[in-house]
Amino acid sequence: MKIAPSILSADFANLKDDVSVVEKAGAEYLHIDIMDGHFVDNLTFGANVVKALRKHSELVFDCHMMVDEPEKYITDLKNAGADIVGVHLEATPHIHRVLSQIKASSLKAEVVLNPGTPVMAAAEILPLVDQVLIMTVDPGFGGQAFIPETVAKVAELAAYKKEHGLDFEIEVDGGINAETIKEVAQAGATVAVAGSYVFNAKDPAMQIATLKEAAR
Ligand SMILES: O=C(CO)[C@@H](O)[C@H](O)COP(=O)(O)O
Ligand SMILES: [Fe+2]
Repeated sequence: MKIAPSILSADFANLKDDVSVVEKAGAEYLHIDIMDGHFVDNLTFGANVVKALRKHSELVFDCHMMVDEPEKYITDLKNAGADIVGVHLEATPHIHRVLSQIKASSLKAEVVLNPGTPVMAAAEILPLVDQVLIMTVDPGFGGQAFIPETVAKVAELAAYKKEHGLDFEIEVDGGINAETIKEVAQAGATVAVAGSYVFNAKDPAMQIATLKEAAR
């Protein structure tokens, strides 16, 4: 299972160092939560921070956009050095167009589903995406409790992917720790985001090793 530490729980005054620690620890992705204070009740950062970190890291930059009108930010994210750009199904009436725009920018396209959104709401666009993010908490904040009912959604998506011969990563985000990662790994998730579990600990590298071991 790939591990994607979320910088939402990192030390914003020492981002470069925190990223370096998780990169050396063997994380595959860096998860970057972009929030606009409209789609969710929280504000973080945008393409400027992606650009600043790009100079210091070779990790796959996994940008989770929690914004209204996501189409406005794709070009800036591309120019800043993003690799994967995720758009919430709930954030646009034109999900096919936005995902196509991401792919046309030579970025990997991800669709994100809130806990209250059924997996099959994304069925029509699954052949288009490189990654599906199943939110395991309601988006907006780090440190929330994992919603157990989302495990069945991961399993449903994994079964649909197999049945239809589709090819995408299944990512989970929110409340991931050494216990919950076992449940989502078993259900078929291939990438796990972890924010507070990694960065709110004394030894983030050890936390990543523990997650990887638990997922096995
Ligand atoms: O997208 C989000 C929150 O909306 C996440 O990526 C959080 O950063 C996950 O934090 P933890 O639940 O792992 O603390
Ligand atoms: Fe996220």
